[in-house]
Amino acid sequence: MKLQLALDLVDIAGAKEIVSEVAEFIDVVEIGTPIVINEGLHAVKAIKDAFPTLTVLADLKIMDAGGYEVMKAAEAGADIVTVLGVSDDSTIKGAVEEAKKSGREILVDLINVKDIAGRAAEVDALGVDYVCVHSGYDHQAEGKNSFADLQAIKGVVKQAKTAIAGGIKLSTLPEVIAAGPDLVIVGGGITGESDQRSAAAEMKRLVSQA
Ligand SMILES: O=C([C@H](O)CO)[C@H](O)[C@H](O)COP(=O)(O)O
Repeated sequence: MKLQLALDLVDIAGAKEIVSEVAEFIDVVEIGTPIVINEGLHAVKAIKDAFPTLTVLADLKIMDAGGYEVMKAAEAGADIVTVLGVSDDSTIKGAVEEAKKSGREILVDLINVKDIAGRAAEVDALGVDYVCVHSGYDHQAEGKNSFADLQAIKGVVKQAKTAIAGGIKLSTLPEVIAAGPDLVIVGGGITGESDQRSAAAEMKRLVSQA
């Protein structure tokens, strides 16, 4: 089981500062959608250049033109690129095909998908590398989480790795770990802590034991 740090509400300088603090405890660093909106793919390049041994995920949440957008993210140095599960199969196929050319990976984010298990099985069959359940900020504000969704996809995803994101904190991590995802994605549960290093270290300890 691996730990991904999601960086959302910082700029490039702030992202570098946090990663410097916690790099030894994380497996993947995510350049979150808000950073990409504010800074563009330069943010992906800046973090990959600064931390070349870390796996970098670009959270582009691609919805169309999968092949082209994955190509641009890969050029910037992304190792993993996100595509939305609600997009058309052709978009996901294009993304997978492009990623394979350069040894990159595709994570399909099932945010806002209604038939979670059904779509998880479909995107798994399209050859994606990760299938991720995700309660976004707006759902988190309504008190929702994706723990049940994780159980649902664990039963149907046969090829891909499974991932979960959305509001995971140290207090809820044991419940997440018990469901057995391959990748746990944490943003505010680390970045929102006064001692980010300790939070990341403790999360890494729990995730590594699983
Ligand atoms: O993808 C995310 C969200 O949609 C904003 O772009 C976050 O990176 C993801 O939810 C993880 O962050 P936390 O919910 O703060 O753990």
